[in-house]
Amino acid sequence: MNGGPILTAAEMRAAEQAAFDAGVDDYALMETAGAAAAEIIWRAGHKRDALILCGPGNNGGDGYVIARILRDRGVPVRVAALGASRTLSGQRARAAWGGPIEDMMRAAPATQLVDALFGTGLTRGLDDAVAARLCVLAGAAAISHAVDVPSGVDSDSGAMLSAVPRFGTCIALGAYKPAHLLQPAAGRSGRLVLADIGIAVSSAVHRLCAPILSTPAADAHKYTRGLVAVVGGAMPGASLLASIAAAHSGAGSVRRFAIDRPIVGPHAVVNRRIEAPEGIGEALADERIDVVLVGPGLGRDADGRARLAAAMDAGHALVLDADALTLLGEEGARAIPAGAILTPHEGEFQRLFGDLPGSKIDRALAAARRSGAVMVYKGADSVIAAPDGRAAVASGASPWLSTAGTGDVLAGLCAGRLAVTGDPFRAACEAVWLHGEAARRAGPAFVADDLLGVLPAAIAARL
Ligand SMILES: NC(=O)C1=CN([C@@H]2O[C@H](COP(=O)(O)OP(=O)(O)OC[C@H]3O[C@@H](n4cnc5c(N)ncnc54)[C@H](O)[C@@H]3O)[C@@H](O)[C@H]2O)[C@@H](O)CC1
Ligand SMILES: Nc1ncnc2c1ncn2[C@@H]1O[C@H](COP(=O)(O)OP(=O)(O)O)[C@@H](O)[C@H]1O
Ligand SMILES: [K+]
Repeated sequence: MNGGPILTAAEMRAAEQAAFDAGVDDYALMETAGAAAAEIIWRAGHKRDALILCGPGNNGGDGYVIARILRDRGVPVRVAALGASRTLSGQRARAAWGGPIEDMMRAAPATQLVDALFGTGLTRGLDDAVAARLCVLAGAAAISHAVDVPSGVDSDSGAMLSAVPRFGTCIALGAYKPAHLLQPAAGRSGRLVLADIGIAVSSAVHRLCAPILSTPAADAHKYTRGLVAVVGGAMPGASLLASIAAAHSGAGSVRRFAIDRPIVGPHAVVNRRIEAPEGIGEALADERIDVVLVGPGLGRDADGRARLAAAMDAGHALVLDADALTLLGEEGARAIPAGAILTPHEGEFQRLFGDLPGSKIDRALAAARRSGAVMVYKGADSVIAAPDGRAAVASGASPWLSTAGTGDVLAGLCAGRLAVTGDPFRAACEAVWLHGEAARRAGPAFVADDLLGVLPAAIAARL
């Protein structure tokens, strides 16, 4: 699940400080960072003319190192600065460049643009005129690179503090920062490359990566592979989508308890019509059930509320989605059993937890801690957070996922993977990855149903 640690600016500074304390020279670190970035820029642009924008801090220092290295390789390089260098390393790097330095506000565009204005030290938005000039210069370049983070984004939250152009590539130095993966900042870079700068970094917060799944054991049978019960309500579509996704997730069997009699869907999903909510408790009184999913198609009336209560009282591991989250939000803090997975989108999250401070990662972690449940805080960036402080951030999923019913598919995948693994954080990570991979395979303009057919191929790719 570990696709690389994600560090806040303070954590990154602490990691750099640890390297300095261990004897690494701070200018040597800047040389390493600049060289790593220059290599990536060189591979993309070769000898095309380049304009390097250098700010007053160490991000600007990286820029001067990049400029010198590219010039030494024969690239026609111009440097444009935003004021003087204010750090010792930055001043050294500027002196080592030794070439002319233009005023950024007057510099002409080039085929390649490198933004080394500000990195993790940005404390406020760029002045309007500077941000506008950055947008013009980046827009005029055929190839553009942001060094560490695009200038103008808040590294810790991914918020945009001023206008930020779209860059072809963002070169993350030493570790990912929240802004590389969280919206809206993540959407300002087409490609994200992590450059190794030789310092040790670690964090309980990671970028989500492809899971390693396993084939069922040779002696497996349907009950050893996990039994999922889906408690639906009056609206058939959502709980059907979730049930079929669970059935294609690797789980051994799926039962669906709802009010309708479905006329579509695979026969492998056992459907039982349960009209009175009292019947739900009885249907769930089966020790072989591993996971209960409740929420998709549940309804938000008294009937839905009664079904939710029965599902929560049954004593099985839980996945709570959609209407279940809305009902819980209305009720206030009804205890959520430990080991549950909650899959809120922004609106559901707000209703459940209110306005929590910090980045989306901070909010997901706080909600996980408060509820004792694994959080899958969905959106164009999805954060999976566990009560023990682990988190994984998924970014770059197909925007075609923003269509009705895809959340139901994800909830079914969470339930299925939880039934298979028995580990809520791992299951949530696997489910989010499979969901994104299914969307990638489904291509453009799919509907949620289309994800179901490509799930086996998405799983096959990770065996
Ligand atoms: N210690 C080092 O030598 C290393 C530094 N690195 C680079 O250093 C960056 C962080 O450097 P810094 O901490 O110097 O921070 P920045 O280079 O991001 O800039 C901070 C400076 O800009 C000023 N500032 C902040 N917002 C401003 C605004 N809106 N308008 C005008 N001035 C503003 C600050 O007061 C400070 O002087 C990283 O992003 C990375 O690029 C990395 O290369 C790793 C090694
Ligand atoms: N712009 C986007 N880019 C990538 N994924 C998205 C985007 N918008 C939504 N998603 C994903 O699609 C799913 C939508 O779920 P949800 O909002 O619950 O919809 P529904 O209730 O209609 O099923 C979530 O997994 C979410 O992360
Ligand atoms: K930058």
